[in-house]
Amino acid sequence: MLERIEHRACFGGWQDVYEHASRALGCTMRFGVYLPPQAAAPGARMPVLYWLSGLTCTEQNFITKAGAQRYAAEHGVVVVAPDTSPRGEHVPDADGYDLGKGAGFYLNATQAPWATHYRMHDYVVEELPTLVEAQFPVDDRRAISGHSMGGHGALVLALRNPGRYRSVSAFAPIVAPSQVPWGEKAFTAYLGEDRAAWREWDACALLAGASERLPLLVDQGEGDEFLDTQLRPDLLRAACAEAGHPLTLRLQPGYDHSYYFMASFIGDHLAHHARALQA
Ligand SMILES: N[C@@H](CCC(=O)N[C@@H](CSC=O)C(=O)NCC(=O)O)C(=O)O
Repeated sequence: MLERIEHRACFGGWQDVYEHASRALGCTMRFGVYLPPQAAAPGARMPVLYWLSGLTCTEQNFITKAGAQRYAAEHGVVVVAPDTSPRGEHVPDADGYDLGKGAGFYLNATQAPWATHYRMHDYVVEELPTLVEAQFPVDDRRAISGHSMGGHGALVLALRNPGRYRSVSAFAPIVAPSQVPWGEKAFTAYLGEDRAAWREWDACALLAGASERLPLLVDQGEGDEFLDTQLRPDLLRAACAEAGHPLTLRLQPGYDHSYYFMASFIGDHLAHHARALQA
Protein backbone atom coordinates (compact mmCIF):
# COMPACT_ATOMS: atom_id res chain seq x y z
CA MET A 1 0.00 0.00 0.00
CA LEU A 2 1.54 3.26 -1.19
CA GLU A 3 0.28 6.58 0.19
CA ARG A 4 1.20 9.91 -1.41
CA ILE A 5 1.86 12.45 1.33
CA GLU A 6 3.38 15.33 -0.70
CA HIS A 7 2.60 16.49 -4.24
CA ARG A 8 4.21 19.66 -5.57
CA ALA A 9 4.50 20.97 -9.14
CA CYS A 10 8.20 21.35 -10.00
CA PHE A 11 9.88 22.21 -13.35
CA GLY A 12 6.85 21.03 -15.30
CA GLY A 13 6.70 17.71 -13.44
CA TRP A 14 5.91 16.63 -9.89
CA GLN A 15 7.96 16.28 -6.74
CA ASP A 16 6.09 13.75 -4.62
CA VAL A 17 6.75 11.94 -1.35
CA TYR A 18 5.28 8.50 -0.67
CA GLU A 19 4.94 6.39 2.45
CA HIS A 20 4.70 2.60 2.54
CA ALA A 21 5.16 -0.43 4.78
CA SER A 22 8.58 -1.95 4.06
CA ARG A 23 8.90 -5.70 4.39
CA ALA A 24 12.71 -5.62 4.19
CA LEU A 25 13.00 -3.10 7.01
CA GLY A 26 9.95 -3.97 9.11
CA CYS A 27 8.78 -0.37 9.40
CA THR A 28 7.05 2.46 7.58
CA MET A 29 9.33 4.22 5.11
CA ARG A 30 9.17 7.41 3.05
CA PHE A 31 10.79 8.16 -0.28
CA GLY A 32 10.77 11.07 -2.70
CA VAL A 33 9.91 10.61 -6.38
CA TYR A 34 10.47 13.30 -8.98
CA LEU A 35 8.37 12.66 -12.08
CA PRO A 36 9.61 14.81 -15.00
CA PRO A 37 7.09 16.27 -17.47
CA GLN A 38 7.80 13.46 -19.98
CA ALA A 39 6.38 10.93 -17.52
CA ALA A 40 2.86 12.26 -18.17
CA ALA A 41 2.90 11.20 -21.85
CA PRO A 42 0.60 8.22 -22.59
CA GLY A 43 2.55 4.97 -22.40
CA ALA A 44 5.70 6.68 -21.09
CA ARG A 45 8.37 4.44 -19.56
CA MET A 46 11.15 6.46 -17.95
CA PRO A 47 14.59 5.51 -16.56
CA VAL A 48 15.25 6.00 -12.83
CA LEU A 49 18.13 7.50 -10.87
CA TYR A 50 18.26 6.27 -7.27
CA TRP A 51 19.78 8.89 -4.94
CA LEU A 52 21.24 7.86 -1.56
CA SER A 53 21.63 10.61 1.03
CA GLY A 54 24.15 10.91 3.84
CA LEU A 55 24.26 10.81 7.63
CA THR A 56 21.40 12.57 9.43
CA CYS A 57 19.31 12.87 6.25
CA THR A 58 15.76 11.84 5.45
CA GLU A 59 14.20 11.81 1.98
CA GLN A 60 13.77 15.59 2.36
CA ASN A 61 17.38 16.83 2.24
CA PHE A 62 18.04 15.94 -1.38
CA ILE A 63 14.66 16.92 -2.77
CA THR A 64 14.70 20.34 -1.07
CA LYS A 65 18.39 21.30 -1.39
CA ALA A 66 20.14 19.74 -4.40
CA GLY A 67 18.16 21.34 -7.23
CA ALA A 68 18.20 18.11 -9.22
CA GLN A 69 14.63 18.43 -10.52
CA ARG A 70 15.56 21.02 -13.15
CA TYR A 71 18.07 18.62 -14.75
CA ALA A 72 15.86 15.55 -14.32
CA ALA A 73 13.15 17.42 -16.23
CA GLU A 74 15.63 18.42 -18.95
CA HIS A 75 16.85 14.83 -19.44
CA GLY A 76 13.62 12.94 -18.76
CA VAL A 77 14.83 10.98 -15.76
CA VAL A 78 12.75 9.94 -12.71
CA VAL A 79 14.64 10.48 -9.43
CA VAL A 80 13.87 8.31 -6.40
CA ALA A 81 15.31 9.43 -3.03
CA PRO A 82 14.75 7.06 -0.10
CA ASP A 83 15.29 7.74 3.59
CA THR A 84 18.68 6.72 5.04
CA SER A 85 17.61 4.12 7.63
CA PRO A 86 14.64 2.28 9.03
CA ARG A 87 12.39 4.49 11.18
CA GLY A 88 9.91 4.21 14.01
CA GLU A 89 9.71 3.91 17.79
CA HIS A 90 10.36 0.14 17.63
CA VAL A 91 13.56 0.51 15.58
CA PRO A 92 16.85 0.43 17.58
CA ASP A 93 18.83 3.65 17.74
CA ALA A 94 22.09 4.88 19.26
CA ASP A 95 23.52 8.08 20.68
CA GLY A 96 25.28 10.14 18.05
CA TYR A 97 24.38 11.08 14.49
CA ASP A 98 26.58 8.40 12.88
CA LEU A 99 24.91 5.17 14.06
CA GLY A 100 21.31 3.99 14.09
CA LYS A 101 18.48 6.10 12.67
CA GLY A 102 19.71 8.32 9.85
CA ALA A 103 22.84 6.19 9.52
CA GLY A 104 21.87 2.89 7.89
CA PHE A 105 25.05 2.68 5.76
CA TYR A 106 23.17 0.84 2.97
CA LEU A 107 24.18 -2.61 4.29
CA ASN A 108 22.43 -5.63 5.77
CA ALA A 109 23.33 -5.76 9.47
CA THR A 110 24.21 -9.12 10.98
CA GLN A 111 24.53 -8.15 14.67
CA ALA A 112 21.96 -7.65 17.44
CA PRO A 113 20.07 -5.40 17.94
CA TRP A 114 20.47 -4.08 14.39
CA ALA A 115 19.98 -7.16 12.20
CA THR A 116 16.17 -7.21 12.27
CA HIS A 117 15.55 -3.77 10.77
CA TYR A 118 18.82 -2.45 9.35
CA ARG A 119 18.67 -4.02 5.89
CA MET A 120 19.05 -0.96 3.68
CA HIS A 121 20.93 -2.90 0.97
CA ASP A 122 17.96 -5.17 0.34
CA TYR A 123 15.55 -2.25 0.61
CA VAL A 124 17.35 -0.07 -1.95
CA VAL A 125 18.43 -2.83 -4.35
CA GLU A 126 15.33 -5.04 -4.30
CA GLU A 127 12.20 -3.89 -2.47
CA LEU A 128 12.17 -0.24 -3.55
CA PRO A 129 12.84 -0.81 -7.29
CA THR A 130 10.23 -3.58 -7.37
CA LEU A 131 7.69 -1.16 -5.89
CA VAL A 132 8.73 1.77 -8.09
CA GLU A 133 8.70 -0.32 -11.26
CA ALA A 134 5.20 -1.61 -10.47
CA GLN A 135 3.63 1.72 -9.46
CA PHE A 136 5.22 4.43 -11.64
CA PRO A 137 5.71 4.95 -15.41
CA VAL A 138 9.27 3.62 -15.38
CA ASP A 139 11.20 0.66 -16.75
CA ASP A 140 14.26 -1.25 -15.52
CA ARG A 141 16.88 1.27 -16.66
CA ARG A 142 18.48 2.21 -13.31
CA ALA A 143 21.31 4.48 -12.20
CA ILE A 144 22.60 5.20 -8.71
CA SER A 145 24.27 8.13 -6.98
CA GLY A 146 24.66 9.55 -3.52
CA HIS A 147 26.50 11.76 -1.06
CA SER A 148 29.00 10.86 1.68
CA MET A 149 27.47 7.81 3.44
CA GLY A 150 25.14 7.71 0.42
CA GLY A 151 28.13 7.94 -1.93
CA HIS A 152 29.52 4.87 -0.16
CA GLY A 153 26.11 3.27 -0.68
CA ALA A 154 26.04 4.08 -4.39
CA LEU A 155 29.54 2.70 -5.02
CA VAL A 156 29.02 -0.45 -2.93
CA LEU A 157 25.56 -1.27 -4.28
CA ALA A 158 26.79 -0.89 -7.87
CA LEU A 159 29.89 -3.00 -7.20
CA ARG A 160 27.92 -5.72 -5.39
CA ASN A 161 25.17 -5.94 -8.01
CA PRO A 162 26.69 -6.12 -11.51
CA GLY A 163 24.15 -5.55 -14.27
CA ARG A 164 21.67 -3.82 -11.97
CA TYR A 165 22.71 -0.20 -12.71
CA ARG A 166 23.73 1.42 -15.99
CA SER A 167 25.75 4.17 -14.30
CA VAL A 168 27.09 5.23 -10.91
CA SER A 169 28.36 8.46 -9.43
CA ALA A 170 29.04 9.96 -6.03
CA PHE A 171 29.64 13.24 -4.22
CA ALA A 172 32.26 13.17 -1.44
CA PRO A 173 31.81 9.43 -0.83
CA ILE A 174 33.15 7.45 2.12
CA VAL A 175 35.24 5.22 -0.16
CA ALA A 176 36.95 2.99 2.43
CA PRO A 177 34.68 2.70 5.47
CA SER A 178 36.88 -0.06 6.96
CA GLN A 179 39.70 2.50 7.31
CA VAL A 180 37.93 5.63 8.66
CA PRO A 181 36.16 6.47 11.95
CA TRP A 182 32.58 6.75 10.61
CA GLY A 183 32.84 3.35 8.94
CA GLU A 184 34.73 1.61 11.76
CA LYS A 185 32.06 2.65 14.27
CA ALA A 186 29.14 1.63 12.03
CA PHE A 187 30.66 -1.63 10.76
CA THR A 188 31.67 -2.76 14.28
CA ALA A 189 28.06 -2.27 15.42
CA TYR A 190 26.24 -3.58 12.32
CA LEU A 191 28.66 -6.31 11.16
CA GLY A 192 30.68 -7.22 14.27
CA GLU A 193 34.39 -7.24 15.10
CA ASP A 194 35.51 -9.55 12.26
CA ARG A 195 37.00 -7.18 9.70
CA ALA A 196 36.88 -9.84 6.99
CA ALA A 197 33.10 -9.33 6.85
CA TRP A 198 33.60 -5.59 6.37
CA ARG A 199 35.28 -6.08 3.00
CA GLU A 200 31.94 -7.01 1.42
CA TRP A 201 30.67 -3.48 2.17
CA ASP A 202 33.77 -1.44 1.38
CA ALA A 203 34.12 0.08 -2.10
CA CYS A 204 37.92 0.10 -2.11
CA ALA A 205 38.03 -3.55 -1.02
CA LEU A 206 35.38 -4.63 -3.56
CA LEU A 207 37.09 -2.99 -6.55
CA ALA A 208 39.77 -5.67 -6.94
CA GLY A 209 37.26 -8.45 -7.53
CA ALA A 210 34.58 -6.51 -9.41
CA SER A 211 33.12 -8.43 -12.37
CA GLU A 212 31.77 -5.26 -14.03
CA ARG A 213 33.88 -2.16 -14.70
CA LEU A 214 31.15 0.51 -14.59
CA PRO A 215 32.97 3.88 -14.85
CA LEU A 216 32.87 5.89 -11.60
CA LEU A 217 32.22 9.65 -11.62
CA VAL A 218 33.19 11.19 -8.27
CA ASP A 219 33.15 14.86 -7.29
CA GLN A 220 35.00 15.87 -4.12
CA GLY A 221 35.31 19.35 -2.64
CA GLU A 222 38.86 20.30 -1.66
CA GLY A 223 37.47 22.44 1.19
CA ASP A 224 35.49 19.50 2.62
CA GLU A 225 35.86 19.34 6.40
CA PHE A 226 35.79 15.50 6.27
CA LEU A 227 38.23 15.10 3.35
CA ASP A 228 41.31 13.73 5.15
CA THR A 229 39.60 11.99 8.08
CA GLN A 230 36.52 10.23 6.66
CA LEU A 231 36.46 10.41 2.86
CA ARG A 232 40.02 9.72 1.59
CA PRO A 233 39.58 9.95 -2.20
CA ASP A 234 43.30 9.09 -2.44
CA LEU A 235 42.38 5.54 -1.39
CA LEU A 236 39.78 5.31 -4.17
CA ARG A 237 42.27 6.59 -6.73
CA ALA A 238 44.80 3.96 -5.64
CA ALA A 239 42.25 1.11 -5.57
CA CYS A 240 40.96 1.98 -9.04
CA ALA A 241 44.48 2.21 -10.44
CA GLU A 242 45.36 -1.17 -8.90
CA ALA A 243 42.20 -2.83 -10.23
CA GLY A 244 42.21 -1.11 -13.63
CA HIS A 245 38.77 0.34 -12.85
CA PRO A 246 37.73 3.50 -14.78
CA LEU A 247 37.48 6.54 -12.48
CA THR A 248 36.84 10.22 -13.12
CA LEU A 249 37.71 11.92 -9.82
CA ARG A 250 37.14 15.66 -9.92
CA LEU A 251 38.65 17.64 -7.04
CA GLN A 252 36.70 20.90 -6.81
CA PRO A 253 38.64 23.78 -5.22
CA GLY A 254 36.89 25.59 -2.37
CA TYR A 255 33.81 23.38 -2.06
CA ASP A 256 32.82 21.92 1.31
CA HIS A 257 30.69 18.89 2.25
CA SER A 258 27.34 20.65 1.99
CA TYR A 259 24.44 20.67 -0.42
CA TYR A 260 25.82 23.97 -1.84
CA PHE A 261 28.59 21.78 -3.30
CA MET A 262 26.19 19.19 -4.64
CA ALA A 263 23.83 21.78 -6.12
CA SER A 264 26.82 23.20 -8.03
CA PHE A 265 27.58 19.92 -9.83
CA ILE A 266 24.35 17.92 -9.76
CA GLY A 267 23.65 18.96 -13.36
CA ASP A 268 26.86 17.23 -14.51
CA HIS A 269 25.82 14.06 -12.67
CA LEU A 270 22.31 14.06 -14.17
CA ALA A 271 23.88 14.46 -17.64
CA HIS A 272 26.31 11.57 -16.92
CA HIS A 273 23.46 9.29 -15.88
CA ALA A 274 21.13 10.40 -18.69
CA ARG A 275 23.78 9.46 -21.28
CA ALA A 276 24.04 5.93 -19.87
CA LEU A 277 20.31 5.51 -19.24
CA GLN A 278 19.25 6.61 -22.69
CA ALA A 279 22.00 4.83 -24.63
N1 LIG B 1 28.02 16.82 12.49
C1 LIG B 1 27.17 16.95 11.35
C2 LIG B 1 27.33 15.74 10.48
C3 LIG B 1 26.20 15.46 9.61
C4 LIG B 1 26.44 15.79 8.15
O1 LIG B 1 27.32 16.54 7.77
N2 LIG B 1 25.62 15.17 7.32
C5 LIG B 1 25.75 15.33 5.91
C6 LIG B 1 26.13 14.01 5.34
S1 LIG B 1 27.67 13.49 6.09
C7 LIG B 1 27.94 11.90 5.51
O2 LIG B 1 27.16 11.08 5.30
C8 LIG B 1 24.43 15.82 5.33
O3 LIG B 1 24.08 15.55 4.22
N3 LIG B 1 23.70 16.60 6.15
C9 LIG B 1 22.39 17.07 5.81
C10 LIG B 1 22.32 18.38 5.10
O4 LIG B 1 21.21 18.76 4.69
O5 LIG B 1 23.36 19.05 4.92
C11 LIG B 1 25.76 17.22 11.83
O6 LIG B 1 25.29 16.56 12.76
O7 LIG B 1 25.10 18.08 11.24
